[in-house]
Amino acid sequence: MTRRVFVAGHRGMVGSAIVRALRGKPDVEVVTAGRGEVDLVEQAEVRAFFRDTHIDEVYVAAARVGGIRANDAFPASFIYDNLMIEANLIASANAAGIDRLLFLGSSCIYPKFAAQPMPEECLLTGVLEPTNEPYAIAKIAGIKLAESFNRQYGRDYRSLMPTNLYGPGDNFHPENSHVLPALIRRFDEAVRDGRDEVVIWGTGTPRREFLHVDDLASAALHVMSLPKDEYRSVAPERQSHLNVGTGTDLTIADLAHTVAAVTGFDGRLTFDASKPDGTPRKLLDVSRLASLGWRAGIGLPEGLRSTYDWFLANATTLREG
Ligand SMILES: NC(=O)C1=CN([C@@H]2O[C@H](COP(=O)(O)OP(=O)(O)OC[C@H]3O[C@@H](n4cnc5c(N)ncnc54)[C@H](OP(=O)(O)O)[C@@H]3O)[C@@H](O)[C@H]2O)C=CC1
Ligand SMILES: C[C@H]1O[C@H](OP(=O)(O)OP(=O)(O)OC[C@H]2O[C@@H](n3cnc4c(=O)[nH]c(N)nc43)[C@H](O)[C@@H]2O)[C@@H](O)[C@@H](O)C1=O
Repeated sequence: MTRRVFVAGHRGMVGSAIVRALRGKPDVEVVTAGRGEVDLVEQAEVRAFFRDTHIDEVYVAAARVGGIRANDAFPASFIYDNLMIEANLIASANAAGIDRLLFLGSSCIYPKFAAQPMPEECLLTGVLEPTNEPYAIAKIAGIKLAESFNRQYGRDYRSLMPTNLYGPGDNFHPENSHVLPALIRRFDEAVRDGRDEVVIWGTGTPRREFLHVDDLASAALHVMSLPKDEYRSVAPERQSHLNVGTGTDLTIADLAHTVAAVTGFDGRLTFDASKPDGTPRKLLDVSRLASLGWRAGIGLPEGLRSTYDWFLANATTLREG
């Protein structure tokens, strides 16, 4: 029987990767609605959409997303939009009788100084990184919303916490994006302009883990394909989220040198320590998802190369979000 699967945020990097993965499934009919049709911050619009559209399953890939600067510059938008989007989607799915939903959070939900690698159970054990605390609080609320609807209404809502993502469809804005797309753009422009110096924000010492978005999409579909008992065996009722990442990280300085090599930049790298470093390290413990039979398949060198190729092919029509 065909399942009608609603991918919220289908024009984003993650949503479009999930749509690509679902389109290969013969028993799935993908349902989408752009911001012009349903503004997910508006409760009445979301309620009406779920009331009028037959949906069997939901992927919550819509969110207000950005890098360290955007999070710090627009805290009200990051907490408000994300709380509203996830609350509207989860409550409306429940009201429409939908049993299956996947919520996407982020590795920034964990304490700033958590032991590494960070297991799922370190949630709510310490203070958060100040640059993204509002976003992290909203994402923690999303996990607890899903858990609470499971407990009160017997739903099967699941949650994945991805590490830093990258890939086709990323936001390459010079200031508001995440580090990997920002550096691709900055190094590429330096090569084109014949400049011999590129400035990297912060000290270069923070460590980050990078997962290709097609791996994330594959993990999302894998998690949703598991029988409820199997999922719950590693993600119990009151700790129902699962980490997803590669299990390896590198320093921002090493990432910058790698991006320089991929883009053909052979000049000087300097570090602007007046810019925030953010969390010193956030490597995920991915053993729970591994025990359910999923591992990342796309290595950083390969993923970076193909993302740069995508950037070159799409440079004239990039999003400026
Ligand atoms: N990128 C990353 O490194 C990481 C992302 N994640 C999570 O993955 C998910 C997707 O992120 P990503 O794909 O990178 O983000 P994008 O910014 O690429 O995509 C977000 C999508 O959400 C949609 N959206 C936002 N607000 C609204 C609204 N009010 N109404 C309707 N649609 C809306 C956007 O629509 P429009 O196209 O109209 O703007 C866009 O399609 C998020 O939950 C994020 O927290 C987790 C960890 C890391
Ligand atoms: C996914 C994740 O993303 C954010 O957290 P973050 O990991 O700190 O994200 P980031 O990619 O922006 O930075 C990573 C590191 O890289 C350094 N850095 C160097 N040069 C540039 C640069 O040019 N741009 C950016 N953005 N960072 C740079 C930067 O100073 C920092 O040390 C949160 O939104 C959080 O909420 C979240 O979920």
